[in-house]
Amino acid sequence: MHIPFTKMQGAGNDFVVLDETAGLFGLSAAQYRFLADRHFGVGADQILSVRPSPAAGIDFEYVIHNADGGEVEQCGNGARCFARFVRDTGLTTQDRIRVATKSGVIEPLLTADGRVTVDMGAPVFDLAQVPFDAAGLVPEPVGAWQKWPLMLDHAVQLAPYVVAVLSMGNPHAVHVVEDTEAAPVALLGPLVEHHPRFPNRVNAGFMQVLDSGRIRLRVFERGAGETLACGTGACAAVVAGIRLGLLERQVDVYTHGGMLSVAWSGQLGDPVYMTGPATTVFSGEITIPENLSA
Ligand SMILES: N[C@H](CCC[C@H](N)C(=O)O)C(=O)O
Repeated sequence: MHIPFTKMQGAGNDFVVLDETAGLFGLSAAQYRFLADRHFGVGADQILSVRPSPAAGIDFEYVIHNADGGEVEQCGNGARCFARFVRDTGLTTQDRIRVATKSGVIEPLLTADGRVTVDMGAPVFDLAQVPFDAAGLVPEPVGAWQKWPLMLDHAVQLAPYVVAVLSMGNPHAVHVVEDTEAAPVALLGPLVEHHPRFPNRVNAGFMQVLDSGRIRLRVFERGAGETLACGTGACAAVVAGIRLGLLERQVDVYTHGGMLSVAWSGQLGDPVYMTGPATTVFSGEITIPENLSA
């Protein structure tokens, strides 16, 4: 199959964007993995599909696959690139679009300074919806919320790995550290991602609080490994920090790929707003083998 694509990045989180508004390519998980492969394919953290509106009042459908080929509910950095793509390719003339995702409708807005602000919807704290299995665990109360102690299966476990658990449509486990650069992300990230208490796996965030308005963040992403930035991870970290009493309502999130600005009122049910860059890197065409092994 020979298809066109556009390579984009948002704060270094990189994507292959496919325009499927004139018809779906019908790609398999193996073919999504091929596109994401940094040696045999184009290379990306996620593959973003632009599809026709599924309903009145919605402009497009936004479908996301991780580099491992699995479809996921949400991608925040991708949402900004999605909006930039549909505007720049003329698929829309609007600056604000309504986009249907697997986890609900989000609203990216192209701003005058070239960045994109996305209404990412409200965070979800119901553990069953994350999903997170807390059976038998004793939470650590923090104000009106709590954190959860995880035992990670690695040689030396000096203390439980304590996380804040929530969903931005996709699952997040946020761990507060003294220094993100010293955090053993490569060692602990996979153990958290595959922890049995997260039946759908989880994105593992490592958050350092610089002050009440600034954090550093590294995220070992479900299905992609550590990325240079994670948009939903930035939203989850800020929401967790606000609920834990560590952060104010507007926070700058410093990632290896750039800075994202996140705002949340602190009121349950209110949406999270994330602002950041969205850049087109190049466009091209690629032949995808038909008979890739699963
Ligand atoms: N790895 C995530 C999807 C991509 C999220 C990230 N790239 C973002 O910007 O939100 C997951 O499996 O839920």
